[in-house]
Order: sequence, then C-alpha cells, then structure tokens
Amino acid sequence: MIIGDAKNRTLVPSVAIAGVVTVAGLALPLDPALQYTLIGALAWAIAAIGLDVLVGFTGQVSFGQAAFVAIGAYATSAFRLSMGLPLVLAVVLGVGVTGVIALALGSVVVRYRIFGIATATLFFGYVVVTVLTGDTFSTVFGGANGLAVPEFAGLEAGGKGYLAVTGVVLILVVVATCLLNDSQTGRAFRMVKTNEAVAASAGIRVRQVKMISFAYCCVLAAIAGVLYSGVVGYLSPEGFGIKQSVNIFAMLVVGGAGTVGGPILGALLVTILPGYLLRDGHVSAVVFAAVLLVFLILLPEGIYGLVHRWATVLGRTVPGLSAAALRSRSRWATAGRAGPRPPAETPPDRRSSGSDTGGLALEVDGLQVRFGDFVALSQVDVRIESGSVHAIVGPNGAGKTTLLNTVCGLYLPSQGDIRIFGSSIRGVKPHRIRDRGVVRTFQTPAIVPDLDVVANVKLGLDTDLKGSLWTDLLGPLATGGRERVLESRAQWALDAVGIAARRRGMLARNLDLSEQKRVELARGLVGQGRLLLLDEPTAGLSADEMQALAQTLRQVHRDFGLTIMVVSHHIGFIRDIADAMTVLDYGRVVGTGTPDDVLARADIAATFMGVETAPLAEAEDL
Ligand SMILES: Nc1ncnc2c1ncn2[C@@H]1O[C@H](COP(=O)(O)OP(=O)(O)OP(=O)(O)O)[C@@H](O)[C@H]1O
Repeated sequence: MIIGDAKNRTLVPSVAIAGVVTVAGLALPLDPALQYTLIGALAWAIAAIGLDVLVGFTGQVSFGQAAFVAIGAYATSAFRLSMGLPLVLAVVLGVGVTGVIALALGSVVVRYRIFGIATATLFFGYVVVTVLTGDTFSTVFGGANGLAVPEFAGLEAGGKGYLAVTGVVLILVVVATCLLNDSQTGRAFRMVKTNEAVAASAGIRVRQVKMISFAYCCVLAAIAGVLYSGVVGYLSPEGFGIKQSVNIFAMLVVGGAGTVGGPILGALLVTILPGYLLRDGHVSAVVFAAVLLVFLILLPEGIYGLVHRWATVLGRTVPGLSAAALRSRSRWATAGRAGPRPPAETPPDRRSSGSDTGGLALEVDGLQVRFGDFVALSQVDVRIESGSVHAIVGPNGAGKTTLLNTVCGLYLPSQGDIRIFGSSIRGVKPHRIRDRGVVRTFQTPAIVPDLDVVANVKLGLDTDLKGSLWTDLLGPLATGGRERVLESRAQWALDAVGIAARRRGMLARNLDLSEQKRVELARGLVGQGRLLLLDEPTAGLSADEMQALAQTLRQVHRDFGLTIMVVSHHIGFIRDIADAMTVLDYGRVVGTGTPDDVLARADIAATFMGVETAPLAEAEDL
C-alpha cells in the first residue's frame, strides 16, 4: 500500500531515519562484520529509494535495478582501472554512463504499460549479467573472475570513514528525492501513477515523466553501485542478478513503498537480517521469505506506514503530543493549511485572448467513433459558441462520454473532424490539446488520492508554468517563486469552488465525493483552460450539492468567460446553466437547440420519459 504523505511532511522523518542510522553506526562500537553489512545496507537503501520513485511514486515497475547498480559499479571501476582516471571523474563518468544507458532503455520501455516494462527490464538485467560474465569484455570487466575495486581515496572499506561518506550521500539523496517528490515533477509522477490517460488529458507529457522517473531511478542505482563497490572491494556479476533486483523490491515492500524513509528501513532489515543475523544460508532464506510474506499479507504499508499509523493514533490520543504535532505541522504547512495565505492572484481572464469573445469554440463535423465493429458515435455534428454553456444529454450508452473523450484526444475518430477554436485536432496528442485550452473533468473524479488538495489543484497549472527536473531537485531555493504563484492561484480556484480552507491540507482521498468533484473543477479552472469539458459533474450529488455546483459554474462562467461543455442526466441542472443542448441517442444526434426548444419537442420528450420542467431541487434523472 502506498502511504504518500502530504507536502514536505516526508522530509523531516526521512532525513531523521537516515541521520539516526548513520550517527548510531558512527557512535556505536560495532562488530566489524555488522559495520560492513550496515554500510552495504545504506548503499542498497539508495538503490531502493530510486526504485521507489519509479514504483511507489510513478506506478511503474523495474526488475533491472540490480543491473543498473552493476553498471554504475563496473563502469566507475573500469574508468579507474583501465583508463587510470581519478576517483571523482570516474564516479561522474560512471554515473553519467548509467544515466545515458537508462535514457536509451527508458525511451523504449516507457512506451509500454507495466507488464512490458517489467519484462523489458528483467531481460535487460539478464543481458547485463551475461555481458559482465562473458569473455568478450573480460579484459575490462574481469569476466566470471570478477573485478578488484581499488581503494576509495584512502578510506578503509568497512571503516567508520566509509560509513560516514555513505551516510552523507544517503542523506543528500533523501533530501533531493523529497524535494523532487514535492515538486511539479513529483506531482506529475503521482498523476501518471493514478491514471496515465487522465494525466495526458491534464497536459502531462506522460512518456517524458516516465522517462525522468526511470532515469532518476537508474542514476540512484549507479550511485549505490559506486558506494557498494567500495565497501565490498570486489565485483562479481552474480551479485547483481534478478535475485538482487527482487531483494531491492523486497526493501520497498518491507519498508513501505511510496515513502522516502521506508526504503531505508527496508534496506536495513532485508540486508542485515540475512546478511548478519542469520548467516546460515538455508535458515536465512526461510526466515527471509517468512518475513516478506508477513509484510505482504499483514503489513502492506510496511514499517514506515505502521510507525506513521501509530504516531497518528498517539498524536490523537495524547493531547500534549497532538499539540506538538500541530505546531510542527504548521511550520511545514503551506498557506491554506495553517499559515497565512499569500494574496490570491487575479486569475487569467480567458476573454482577453480574443477568440473566446465570438465565433465557435468547438466544431464537431460528421464524427464517427468505432470500438472494433461497434459504432459508438455516428455522423455527430455539434457546434458550441465561444463563451456559452452547452449541455450534452442522452440515455446511458448514448455516447456522451465517448464524445468528450474524443474531443480531448483520448479516443481517435474513425471519420469526421473536430476543430477547437478553429484548429483541427486531427493527430494532435491529448497533452497538446490541453495546451490549446481544453480542460477536462471525469465522471469519477480523477484526483490524485495521495496528494493534498492544494497540490491536486496545482496540477492544473503545472503545464502552463513549466519547471524543470534540475530546478525541482534544488527545491524551494530554485522553485520558491513559481510555487508561490501556483499556491496563490490554487487557493483562488479553491475559493471559487467553495472548498473550506481547513480542508485544503488534507490528502484528497479523505474528501467526500462532492468535494472531490469541486477539487477537480478547481484544477480545471486554475490554468489557462478556455474550453471546459465536464463529464457528469452532478452524478452522485444531493439536490443541495447540485444547486451549489450550478451556482459555482454560473459564477466562474460569468467571471472568466469560459466555454463549458457539460454532460449531465439532470434536466433541472441543465435548464439552470445551459444556453444550448445537444441530445444523443444510440450515438446519433437527435436534437439540438436551446434547452426549452429541445425539451418542448414531443419526440425528445417521448425518447426521454420523465423529463419535466421541474425546478432544480426536484430535478429528475433522464
Ligand atoms: N473503450 C471502449 N471500448 C468499447 N466500447 C466502448 C468503450 N467506451 C465506450 N464504449 C461503448 O460505447 C457506448 C457509448 O458509451 P459512453 O460511455 O460514451 O456512453 P454515455 O452516454 O456516456 O453513457 P453513460 O451515461 O452511462 O455514461 C456504450 O455502448 C459503451 O459500452
């Protein structure tokens, strides 16, 4: 289970875990074998954190992590031994080569879904071990005999000095990873993990995001490889096979995937338990398997999640602790949670862009969409005036969602054309359609459950205010200004949709359905969107909630001149907000015009029994 804490709350505990383990290792008079194993565990923790960014945060998978540890270790050693390069240059080149190989492999594997990535990385790991074992490159990599690693700048392998260096590198990796996960890039990781199609329609370059995550994962593996090679002093290919990749996975399971501190705890347990405490191979394998099973079945949130849960319960039951927790939280909380809010920015007025003041926002001409032999939409024509609210109605299965999905590029038409603000979207990718101002909400709110409310709304702006991986890794020093703008606009949008300030620091999964729909709407409003596609925003809402939503929509429509295309089954709601409507039935348009005109038609009323001119509170389903 993924824990995914809210912004910045992972940094302190994660650094604390890495720091305490390092300081304890330095301060305590450890048995040499335990100290040696501990350094190895800290090195593997770095590889595990890398894998967690890919698995726990981005929702992908890799069974080749040990192979990338090997590449980093072997490449650095080979640069030193074969080319006589100094240590620092060899490390930079060794890690750099691993990054380049990761990008090359990543450019292929990110095209596939999880099964494809798993298979490709598994196969890649096998190839790496085979190449390292074979004779072809044995003069460089030592073949089956392995490679002796020269000493690291006079540091005794397994000594306190080496432990200190490994601990410091681990702490730096923890800080960088926490900053990355709390940044624009980290938000995109989690959106991709939640739903790739939704992420694409929100403007996220899904493949690019998966590439960044994969490359980061592999670079951390290479850093781990460099440190590991120094402590073992000898590299042998069989130490980097599929078994070790599975071990790294086990570190996530045991420690807690989707956290930064969890993999450190997992690495300690998975490395020290069989490597030091249970040195008999057979007993070790059985106990190790049993521990893994216990965590998989009984503690899916891992050690970190368990401690987090206990701490939360303790914080609730012990008044003093609770107050202390609140104080510490408020220090890290951003505006809208506990601290003062930055002044809300005036949101962009889409009407100033010119094209929204007249003409057509959307033109759908002769659209046909097929799923195999099934024709979901046929000869569909829709015209939506700029700045208007246009409802799409029809019975279940009429093709309403299919129409929205085709307009935002998730489905491809088999015939016909769609023009948005005058430009055809034929062959245009979903994230590029988002760049043209098409913003989408979904029938089941497509929020990221493990992000807080404000971060969810920021996702709607991230594609307009683009950052970069490098600035994201530097954290507030480099991204503070942009994050303040994002924060301010997110707060404005949350004001606009009526989410209470005290609810904005919560993880989005803890909101009720109506709030989740509002958060998704806020994400749609916050950016440079000009055409808002709302898929059944009223589904599952009470009459009061529906009325409040209609009021919100009327207000944002009036204030920002958005064009809105809304699918709904609630005729009262449609009468309340729509200027025009199109009725679909069996994938064909059966009526279009103003709501009053269309609903006055006897054939439409006959098709949709139960359509009444009832007030909103009594609105009936179609
Ligand atoms: N990806 C898909 N593959 C195959 N068939 C699909 C797919 N998506 C939709 N359909 C089919 O296309 C038809 C239209 O579905 P769609 O979801 O667009 O209807 P809808 O009007 O939005 O219905 P509802 O009001 O129940 O959401 C349905 O028969 C549905 O089963």
